[in-house]
This record gives sequence, structure tokens and C-alpha cells, in this order.
Amino acid sequence: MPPIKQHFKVLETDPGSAARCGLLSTPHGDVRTPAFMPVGTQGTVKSLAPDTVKELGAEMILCNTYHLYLRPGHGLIASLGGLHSFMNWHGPILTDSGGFQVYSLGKLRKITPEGAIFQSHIDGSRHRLTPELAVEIQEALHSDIMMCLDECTPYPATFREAESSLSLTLSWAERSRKARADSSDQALYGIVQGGMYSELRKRAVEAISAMNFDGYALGGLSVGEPKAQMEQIVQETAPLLPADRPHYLMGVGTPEDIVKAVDCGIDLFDCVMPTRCARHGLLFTNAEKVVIKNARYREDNGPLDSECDCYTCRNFSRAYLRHLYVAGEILAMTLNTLHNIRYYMRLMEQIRNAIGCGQYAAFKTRFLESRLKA
Ligand SMILES: Nc1nc2c(CCc3ccccc3)c3nc[nH]c3cc2c(=O)[nH]1
Ligand SMILES: [Zn+2]
Repeated sequence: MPPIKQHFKVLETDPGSAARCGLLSTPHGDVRTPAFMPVGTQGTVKSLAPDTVKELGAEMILCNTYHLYLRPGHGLIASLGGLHSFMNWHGPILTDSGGFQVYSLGKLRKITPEGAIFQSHIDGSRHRLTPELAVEIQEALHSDIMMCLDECTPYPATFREAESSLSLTLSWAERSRKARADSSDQALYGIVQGGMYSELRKRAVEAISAMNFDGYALGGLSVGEPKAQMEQIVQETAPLLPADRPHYLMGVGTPEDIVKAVDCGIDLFDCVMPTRCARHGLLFTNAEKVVIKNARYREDNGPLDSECDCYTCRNFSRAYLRHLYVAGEILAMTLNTLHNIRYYMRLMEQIRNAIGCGQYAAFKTRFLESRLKA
């Protein structure tokens, strides 16, 4: 069995909560956790240069195996020196295995015990994504953290459907682990499925934990299930994960979701929300969600968010941001995304500080109450 990368250290735990601060060390640098990872699906955090992403405080970003395999191809990226130099991002990168994207993007997809058969959403070409190919692609991209190929159990699913989906994910996890090169300096994380069924989730944690991965992800959530159900699964399952390894909640979430999940011991988050909302003119502030195209901002000469230290809030008025968005200017995408990513980075800084001074429970209560008024 390849050596396990002891690449995570818990630094502080909060007395009144399962929240913890940690340090994730990778070949491309360290990540302070709890951390939010901006999504850079096609090798770019849309509309932002990598230096800007770094200035905003992001330490690790996500890229997509499915997209980069289809275009421009993992072989090309490997021949050009790997994904870090290709996109000029020299910090840590986590890549998803592609299963979720096949499920949500691929056309005419068919799941077989061997792998996921799908047609490219780009040119209709046919492909079969296997656990072995998913590892090969991520090794070619040379991401710092690789994910096993899993089946993201659809929502809703019957117990039997979730059970058979879980057994597929477990067999793929075993094959992913065996496919990893022994000398690899890349970490490999296992993914816990099990639908919305506590019994299956517990079975999944036991089986995946026994495979001794470098970190553990909770998958199969943020797939359209009611918020209360997601929270219940996280509350029940996160405490069962190996405490000395990173816990990654895939695809989550809103600021409220993150604050609640940190309380359960989640260390890593990703979500398309800050970047996608920015491109649709929905901007995050503590006071309210600003829909920038709203006429009420037409003459508003004030900053987007008076509490924010970002370039957008320091240099432009709400009136100007509204003008750019309504006029369809490309700069609107950049300024909006820059602010929303900075909002999430500042939230994670506040979360780490609250844990560091043993005040997380009070921080969470105060934050959630303030959001109710928003
Ligand atoms: N492999 C996998 N990915 C998921 C993602 C994508 C996260 C991602 C990683 C890297 C880049 C982009 C997206 C999910 N997003 C929302 N819910 C999700 C569930 C799963 C899941 O169950 N399995
Ligand atoms: Zn700002």
C-alpha cells in the first residue's frame, strides 16, 4: 500500500464545538483550514487572473478532471508541464474525479460496474471514465489532491437504489486506491456516499475509512435535497470520519451552510455559488444580498459593502457596478467575482479566528441571527 501522506495537522479545537483549525500541507504550499476553495472548472476561476485569486486570500483552488480531459486533454497539459504551469497557479490544486460532472453534464450517460460511459457535451464523442482513467488523468494534471471516482447518488433515491450506488462507489474507491502510483506525491481522498440514509452513510464511512485514504469527502449532497436533510446527514456523518484526516464537504455552500458545517468538523468547502452568483449580479454582503441590477442602486454612490476591503468595494460605487452589469460589460464579471470570492475568504478568516479563540459557538449564533435579518 502506498505511503499515506500525513499532510494534515489539527492545530486548534474549539471547546464548545467540533470545529477545528488545521494546516493542510501539499507539495505546492500550505492551506489553513477551515478553507473555501474557489472553483476553477476549466483551469481558470472564471474572469479572474490567478494572481488576483491569490491576492483575495484563496490558498487552494478546484479544477475539473472531466472538463480538462475533454478539452484541451490531460496528455497535452502533461506535455506542457502539468496544470500548475499551464494555468500559472502555483498553489495547491484539488481535482474532482469527473463522476459528478459526467452525472450532471454528460449526455446519454450509462453507469456500468466498469465505469461511466458518456458522450462529451462538447462534441458528442463517446468516452468511458473508469476509476483507473480518473486517477491517470489527475496524475497527468499533477493536482495536489485527487478524488476517487464515485457515483454521486441521485436525489431522490430509494434505499435500494442508494445501496447499490454505494456498493459501486466502494468498488470504484478500491480500484482508485490500487491505481495510484506508489511513489505519488499526490494525496487521494475517498468519497462517502449513501444518499439520505443514516444506515448507509454509516456503512459507507466504515468501508471508506478502512481503505486508509489521505482525506475524506462527504459526497451526494447539495444535489437538490432539502437543506434540513443535508444538515442532518452532515451532523450525523462528519463526526464518524477519521479525526486526523481532512474532511471535505463537496459542493457546499452558502455562508450559512458553511458556518453550520464547520461546527460539525468540516475542514474544506467548494461551491460554484460565489462565482456563479457574481456572473448573475447577485452579490454577498453581511447586511443583505445585493441584486445589483435593481433600480434602487441607480443613484447609489456608496460602496457595494462598507465592511469589505476588496478592490471593488474600495474603488467603485453600487451605481457604477449596476451600470456595468446592465450594460453587459465584461468588467462587471470581474469586479463582481472579485468581491464575492473576497467575501467568502473573509468569512473563512472570521471562522478560523473564532475557533482560534474558542468562541466558535458564539460566532455561529451571532452570524446565523444576523443572516436571518438579511
Ligand atoms: N465527485 C463528486 N463531486 C461532487 C461535487 C463536485 C465538487 C467539485 C469538485 C471539484 C471541482 C468542481 C466541483 C458536488 N457538487 C455539489 N454536490 C456534489 C457532490 C459530489 C459528489 O458526490 N462526488
Ligand atoms: Zn468587496
